[in-house]
Amino acid sequence: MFDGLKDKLSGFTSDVEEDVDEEAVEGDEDDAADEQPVDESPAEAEIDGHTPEGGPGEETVEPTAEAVASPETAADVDTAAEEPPSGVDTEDEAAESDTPTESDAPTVEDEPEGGATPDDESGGRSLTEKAKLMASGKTVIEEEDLQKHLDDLELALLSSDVEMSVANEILTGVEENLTGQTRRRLSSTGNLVRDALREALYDVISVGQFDFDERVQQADSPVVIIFTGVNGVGKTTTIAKMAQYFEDRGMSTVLANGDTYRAGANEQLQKHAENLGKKIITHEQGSDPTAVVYDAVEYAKANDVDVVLGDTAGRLHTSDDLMAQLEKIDRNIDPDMTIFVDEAVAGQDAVNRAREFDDAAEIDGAVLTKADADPQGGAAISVAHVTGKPILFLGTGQDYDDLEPFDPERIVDSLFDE
Ligand SMILES: Nc1nc2c(ncn2[C@@H]2O[C@H](COP(=O)(O)OP(=O)(O)OP(=O)(O)O)[C@@H](O)[C@H]2O)c(=O)[nH]1
Repeated sequence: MFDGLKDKLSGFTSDVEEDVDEEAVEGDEDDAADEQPVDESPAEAEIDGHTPEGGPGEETVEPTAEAVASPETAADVDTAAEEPPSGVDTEDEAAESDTPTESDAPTVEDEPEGGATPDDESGGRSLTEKAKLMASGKTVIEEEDLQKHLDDLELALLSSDVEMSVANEILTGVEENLTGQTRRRLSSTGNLVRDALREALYDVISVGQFDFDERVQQADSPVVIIFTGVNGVGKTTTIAKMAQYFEDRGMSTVLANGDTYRAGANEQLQKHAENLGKKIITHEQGSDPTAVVYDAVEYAKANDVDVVLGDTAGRLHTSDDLMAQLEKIDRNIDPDMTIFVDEAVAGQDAVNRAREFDDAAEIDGAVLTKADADPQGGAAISVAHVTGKPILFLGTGQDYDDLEPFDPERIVDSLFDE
């Protein structure tokens, strides 16, 4: 599931890491050339941004060439070191922080031949110590380098069918998450980039999330759920899967075939109802879908059934007639939820249809079917952000139990599985 997208995201993080890696190597070479056993003179202290009187609490690391080129000041660097970004392992940070620690302190063996000794009586580091820290992999992700990678990331997202505005939102998120925290040890840069991307993705796909089970529990019985979406995307199968889902949670269901437009729709839902041992309410082709759902609600009330699952005609969403039907169901039945169903594999088309269905007859959430057959993940990434309504479930196969609650955190994690 979403393997193509996963590869592209991993390409982004490794490209950024690689860039940083190269810079660190360059930094090492510069540092080695520069490493002279000298006492800290006032001039050098100035470059460092600190006076020799500076206490340990004000200590920082001498800027690398990159840091000097960077718009960030030494003070910014200190701040970044003191305030780890969210999502970055604080233990790692503590271990890798710029803040002096005992383990950072050089041992006698670490001193270069004829080298300087800690020369700062006030407790600061010598230049040699600072050079060692730099050589150990302190580095900078330059904004202009990042921009190049963000352009690549944008292409990767768009080619995975992520909607344009959603891709932009992700890029802005990544940039914001990395800006101001550009100075890290190399060993943690990979995590930093991954976390920045992970967080930006999470922000767009978790839009509007609510607890589906809780909402069902809180609604008056029978809970009425109406399913909308175009033909052939797996809507009928999803209704059957939902019946199984409720069965697994000890709740009874009745199915209502509100798709009175299409020949064969009754038989199709009937087959699922038989397979699952569920009651189905149908009317003849061409009759009023609201009447079918109404009858199903009456049946549920009379027979103590917990949930009514209503199919609707999957004609083109631009059809006024279809929208009129949905409005009529809304007016007369006032369903507890209207769920839009489309197939993940439809990518941008699914995203556009979700937006249009939501505009025409407000949805509460979406189910994306055939996620098992979708390498791109664009619809899964985009639908919630575009509609402001959450993806509630993913269809992950043709069996009745191939329905997974959509867990944004798990989805994002799976995109970064090693
Ligand atoms: N791989 C896979 N196939 C699915 C999934 N959901 C549905 N399908 C298949 O998609 C095909 C179409 O599903 P239907 O439920 O008939 O689609 P529909 O939206 O009801 O179509 P209409 O009845 O024409 O409106 C069927 O062969 C289903 O088995 C899924 O999550 N994964």
